[in-house]
Amino acid sequence: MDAAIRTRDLTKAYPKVTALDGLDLEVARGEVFGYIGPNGAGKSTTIRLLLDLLRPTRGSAEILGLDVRRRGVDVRRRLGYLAGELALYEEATGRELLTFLARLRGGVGRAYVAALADRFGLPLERPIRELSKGNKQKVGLIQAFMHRPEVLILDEPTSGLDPLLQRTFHELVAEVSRDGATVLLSSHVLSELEHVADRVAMIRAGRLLAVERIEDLKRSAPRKVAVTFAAPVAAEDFAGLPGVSGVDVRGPLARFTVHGGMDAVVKAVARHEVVSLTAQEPELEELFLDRYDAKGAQGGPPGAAAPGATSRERGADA
Ligand SMILES: Nc1ncnc2c1ncn2[C@@H]1O[C@H](COP(=O)(O)OP(=O)(O)OP(=O)(O)O)[C@@H](O)[C@H]1O
Repeated sequence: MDAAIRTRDLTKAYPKVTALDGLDLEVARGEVFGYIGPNGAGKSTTIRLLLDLLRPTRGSAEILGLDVRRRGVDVRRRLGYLAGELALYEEATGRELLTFLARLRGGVGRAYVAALADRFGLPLERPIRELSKGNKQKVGLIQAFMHRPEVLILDEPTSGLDPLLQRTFHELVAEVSRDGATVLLSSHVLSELEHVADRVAMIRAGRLLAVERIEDLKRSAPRKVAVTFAAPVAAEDFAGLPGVSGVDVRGPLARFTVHGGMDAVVKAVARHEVVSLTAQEPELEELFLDRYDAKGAQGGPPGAAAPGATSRERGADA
């Protein structure tokens, strides 16, 4: 794989907790890659290690083929970064801060900054200290995108944004990805990544559980089907079909769950007169949580096992 981001055995251990435990990850160039996990899973730790803001206990990370520790300066030039806990210079206005950062970085078009601010509806002339959380987040996003970086690393990018602005953000991600940029974005909610990411990595208690294509997840997810027929049907009409389970027939109403392709089901249904049919979209969130529970129960890394060991892990740091 022509990787934009690659980690090998990347590990960060604190005295009481292994925040990240032997992470091997590859993100392809041009890919939009989601990184999900519950509070305290190790997402921010991974991102800080990639940014060389933290020193790994062992292992290494490369961005665009450059070791992040030895070639940090070269990496940063080609990178856009949004921190999970945004710290902005509060006294400046949005315009002043963005202009300052643009000068530091070089190669930033004023028109592009203005266009981004306009798109997100950011009031550029107000001091940052007067801005709402969402508006501060917009400043953070704009500074990450404004130099058209080859790689974007965004920690909880939609935090504080309303649904409309989340969509604006997703559109922007899709655009830069079409132009060849690689985007890694973390979240603790899958639904947020569903419409924007190509693949998603799941992490829990510092360990990588799985990397999946969103499409494959959707395809493999069970669908709940409910059909109302014009006349009563028999459970046997559906019970033996490939991938069908949980058949429940009451008179003309049939419900069941389908794993995999729907072809056999559609053909069996079509033998009767159909009044209505619904096939509930798979709940990806549930699917992921099932896997978390299954794998999490097998034991996490020492000192990082049960969610809730610290207030951070309980998500009490909101
Ligand atoms: N400086 C530190 N010293 C000790 N433990 C730390 C330190 N920083 C993070 N941790 C612990 O490492 C684990 C991973 O934290 P991290 O911030 O990477 O999680 P996260 O997935 O980003 O969570 P959230 O969604 O809550 O931001 C947590 O158990 C956290 O308490």
